[in-house]
Amino acid sequence: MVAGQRKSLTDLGLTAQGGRRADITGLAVDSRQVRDGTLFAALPGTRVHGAEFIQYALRMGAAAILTDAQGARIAADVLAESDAALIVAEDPRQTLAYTAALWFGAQPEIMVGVTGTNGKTSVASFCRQIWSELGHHAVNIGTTGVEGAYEAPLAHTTPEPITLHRVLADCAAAGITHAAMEASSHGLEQRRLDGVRLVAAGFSNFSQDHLDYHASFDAYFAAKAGLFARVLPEDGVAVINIDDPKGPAMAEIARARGQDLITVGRKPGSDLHIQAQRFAPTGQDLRFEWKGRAHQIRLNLMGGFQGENVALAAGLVIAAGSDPDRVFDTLRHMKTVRGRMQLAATRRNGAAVFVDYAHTPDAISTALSALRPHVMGRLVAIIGAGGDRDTAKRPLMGAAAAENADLVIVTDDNPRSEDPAAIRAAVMAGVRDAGGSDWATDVGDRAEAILRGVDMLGPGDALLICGKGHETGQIVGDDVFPFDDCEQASVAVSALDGGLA
Ligand SMILES: CC(=O)N[C@H]1[C@@H](OP(=O)(O)OP(=O)(O)OC[C@H]2O[C@@H](n3ccc(=O)[nH]c3=O)[C@H](O)[C@@H]2O)O[C@H](CO)[C@@H](O)[C@@H]1O[C@H](C)C(=O)N[C@@H](C)C(=O)N[C@H](CCC(=O)O)C(=O)O
Ligand SMILES: Nc1ncnc2c1ncn2[C@@H]1O[C@H](COP(=O)(O)OP(=O)(O)OP(=O)(O)O)[C@@H](O)[C@H]1O
Ligand SMILES: N[C@H](CCC[C@H](N)C(=O)O)C(=O)O
Ligand SMILES: [Mg+2]
Repeated sequence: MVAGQRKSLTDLGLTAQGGRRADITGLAVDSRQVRDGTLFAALPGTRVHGAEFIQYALRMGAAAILTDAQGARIAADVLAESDAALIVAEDPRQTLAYTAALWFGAQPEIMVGVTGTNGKTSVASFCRQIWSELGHHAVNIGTTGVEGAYEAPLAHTTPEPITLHRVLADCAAAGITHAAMEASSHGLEQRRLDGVRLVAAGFSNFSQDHLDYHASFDAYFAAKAGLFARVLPEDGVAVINIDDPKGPAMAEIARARGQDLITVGRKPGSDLHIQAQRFAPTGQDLRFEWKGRAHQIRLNLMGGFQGENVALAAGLVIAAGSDPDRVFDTLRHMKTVRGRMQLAATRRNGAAVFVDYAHTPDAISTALSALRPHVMGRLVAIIGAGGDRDTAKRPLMGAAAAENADLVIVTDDNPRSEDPAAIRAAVMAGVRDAGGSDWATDVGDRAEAILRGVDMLGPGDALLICGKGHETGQIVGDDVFPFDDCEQASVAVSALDGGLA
């Protein structure tokens, strides 16, 4: 919070009904955080309308209420008896985003956003790493928190606007000039980043996820498309993975807005073209072409898709104004994002254990097939699906593992309020339908699953532990038990190889 700050509604770009004025001392989206002088945004929710809490907010001293027509109706009686200012907006979440931007003021000068089902965290991190290599004070903002020249934890991939703009203002105050942020579909749908000033935006790919929240595939796509259709201004640059089946549609949306377009892909004719890729046990060699000029780069990253993520990041940094030759020159320094195709441990016989955040059907098949060319022997996969999340993806995740690994272990991954055995059974059903039941095992305890997976590894084999990536806890019911896949992989290797890993 900007301590002691006061702003009028006019300063915040707001007009109250009946021209009422108010001196605002802070913003809150949750009535329990309202203090004297707060503007309370009473938003329509998935469980309840925030307007149900207006009465409480007024009692706590709210000076203004921002809501929609429905909210104003719900709280009509209490509002009639209050002298708080009432702002009724058609889209109160968007209005809140603009208000938060004006309340907190400063943002890093150069900001880019990235959306897509998979790869957002990786692309945002690579953008930050490139900028840092170029000597800029840079951060990435998303699932792994705020990372780089300024660090802070975050609870969400795309924080709600009040937190987001507080973080952006803190970054700017700390001298951060460049920021790359993830735009989650929830964040876009809820207009969380509508007040962010982007110079460029990227699209990585589109596949199944979050159908528990979005009504349909089309609604999920429309949410993501909002980054180009609404958030990125007309003079921004859209950087699109044109090889994704949804790439051309996204490019069309950007073109229709008059945005400049940079296409990235493996097909000749893309502006940033991945011409060749060769895999080695510890990384890959890549040949990029940008505006007719070739750049040969050694990447110390596993997986073909990391090449695509690096290309998208390079495209975004170029779109944001950096010199292309210098950008390509930094790529050999890129380091993997925590929990993304990360080498966690190596057995004495040379077999490698990787940890990856793949938690969607597409990510599981991508991660496994990406690892395959680096591996001489068998590929073992450990997978599990989260509780209280999209149930439809569970069998598809099982099938993806069965189709792309030689051995599969199904285990728990944050069962939350659900019965863990039932989640595993749903995943296992997918493994079975894909013909993998003979070589799949169900091991509920994740530590034991990892121990068993590591024990299976002979020389030249590799294990991919999917689902938790950088996470450090196992969520069971309301409890979070400390759990770190990388740490467990090391423990397992030490236990089996006598601590000589
Ligand atoms: C599903 C979802 O996105 N929910 C968001 C939504 O809450 P909601 O619609 O469920 O809220 P609700 O419980 O119905 O309550 C309605 C309103 O009443 C308010 N309220 C509620 C109780 C009270 O006592 N007083 C009060 O004022 C709430 O703050 C809310 O504004 O609106 C809230 C306020 O803006 C958000 O904080 C909340 O995000 C929650 C915390 C969340 O967990 N979101 C996750 C799913 C999310 O956004 N994830 C994405 C990434 C996903 C991915 O890519 O994997 C992310 O960007 O992190
Ligand atoms: N370009 C890509 N194409 C397909 N799969 C990818 C790609 N990049 C990453 N993945 C897979 O998705 C997983 C998550 O990667 P990352 O964290 O970068 O994505 P994200 O979009 O930020 O995910 P989230 O929505 O959970 O925040 C990785 O562990 C990997 O398995
Ligand atoms: N942001 C994603 C992460 C899922 C990670 C996986 N470990 C799980 O718990 O399903 C979600 O909350 O749906
Ligand atoms: Mg992410």
